[in-house]
Amino acid sequence: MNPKETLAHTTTPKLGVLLVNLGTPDSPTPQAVRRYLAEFLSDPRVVEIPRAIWLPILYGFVLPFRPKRVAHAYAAVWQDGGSPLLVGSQQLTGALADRLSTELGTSVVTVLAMRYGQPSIAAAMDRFERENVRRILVLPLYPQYSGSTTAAVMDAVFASLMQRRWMPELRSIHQYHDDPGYIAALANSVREHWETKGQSERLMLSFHGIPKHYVTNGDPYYCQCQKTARLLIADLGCTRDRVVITFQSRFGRTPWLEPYTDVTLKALGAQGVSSVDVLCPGFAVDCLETLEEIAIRNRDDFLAAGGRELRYIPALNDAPGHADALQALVRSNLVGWLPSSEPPPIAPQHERIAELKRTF
Ligand SMILES: C=CC1=C(C)c2cc3[nH]c(cc4nc(cc5[nH]c(cc1n2)c(C)c5CCC(=O)O)C(CCC(=O)O)=C4C)c(C)c3C=C
Ligand SMILES: [Fe+2]
Ligand SMILES: [Fe+2]
Repeated sequence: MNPKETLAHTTTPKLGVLLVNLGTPDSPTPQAVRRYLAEFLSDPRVVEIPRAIWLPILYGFVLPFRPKRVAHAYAAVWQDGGSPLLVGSQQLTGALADRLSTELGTSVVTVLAMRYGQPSIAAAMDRFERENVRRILVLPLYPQYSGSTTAAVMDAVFASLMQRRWMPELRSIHQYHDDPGYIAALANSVREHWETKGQSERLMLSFHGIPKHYVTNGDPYYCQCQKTARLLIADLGCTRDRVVITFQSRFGRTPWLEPYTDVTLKALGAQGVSSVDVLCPGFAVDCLETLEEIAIRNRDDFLAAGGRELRYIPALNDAPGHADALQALVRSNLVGWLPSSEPPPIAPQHERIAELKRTF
C-alpha cells in the first residue's frame, strides 16, 4: 500500500485561510466576458428566476449582446497584471498572508480564490489538501452578507468538500459589516481623502444593489449596508444631511434596492450640488463597478447634469489599515484553533466604534 503523503503521521496539520472574491474575466474580450457571465449569471443564487425561463433569456438575449459592451468597459480599466478585481484581490491576499505568517509562522496557508472563473475554489482546496491543511477558515471578501454573494461562495466551498474523503474542518466569516477595524479603515480613508483633496458638498456611500424582493424574502444585505453607513457616519462625525446612501450596478428589469446611484447623481447635479465624494464601502477592492461605473460613467453623467466634480475615494484595497483589520478579524475567528486561544484585544482606537456597534 502506498498511502497518500497527507496520511504520514509525522507531518503537522496546518491551518488554511481562504479569501474568496467574485471572479472576473481572464481578458477584456467579448469571448472571455461571455464565458465569465455565462458561469456567473447561471448561478441560481444570483438570478433567482426559474431556470426554464431564465436560461433561454440568458442564452438568447443577454449573452449574444452584453459581452461586447461589457468587454469595452473592462478594457477601459484593465491593468498590466490583469483585471483590477484580480490584481487588487491578489495584493490584499499578499498583505494578509505576510501578516499572518509573521504572527503565526508557516503553520498557516493563506490562499485567494474566485467564486467564478480562476483561480478556482476547487484548486485552492486541492492545494490545502496537498499542504496538509486540516482546518480552513473561509473569508468571502464581502463585508455585507447576501445570498447572491456570500452564500454563493459557501455553496462552492461545500461542493468542493463533497468530493473529498477526509473533509477538513470548516469555519466561515459571513459578514464583517460592523467590524470596528473595517469601519475605522473606511473612516480613515475618507478622512485622508478630505485632508488631501478637501471636502465635497456631499459624501455618497454607494453599495452594490440587489433585487428588492431578495430583501423582502429575508436577505439581510440591505440592513447590513445601512448599519455600515450609520457606523461610518458616526465615526466621521458628519451631519446626516451631507450624506447620501445609494445602490448601484442594477441588472435586469425587476426593481432593485433604491435610491439608485446613477439616478441620484444626476438629480444632485441638476439640483445644483456641485461636488460629491463617492465611497463604495461594500467593495473590498476596486473593480469594474467602482473604476468604470462610478469613476467614469457616473462621473460623466453627474457632470452632464450640472455637477462640477465627482471624486471617487478608492476601495481599501491593500491599504495597511485594511490588511490589519482583516488580520484581526481572522485572528478572532481562529479561537480554539491556535495554541493561544485568546482573541486579540480590541485596539484602543477602535473601542469607540465597538461601543457604537453594541448600541445600534
Ligand atoms: C459587492 C457585492 C456584490 C453584490 C451584492 C452583487 C450582486 C449582484 N451582481 C449582479 C450582476 C453583476 N455584477 C457584476 C459585477 C460585479 N459585482 C460585484 C459585486 C457584487 N455583486 C463585483 C465586485 C463585480 C465586478 C467584477 C469585476 O470583474 O470587476 C456583473 C458583471 C459586469 C456586468 O455585466 O455588468 C454583473 C452582471 C447581480 C445580478 C447581483 C445580485 C443578484
Ligand atoms: Fe454584481
Ligand atoms: Fe455593472
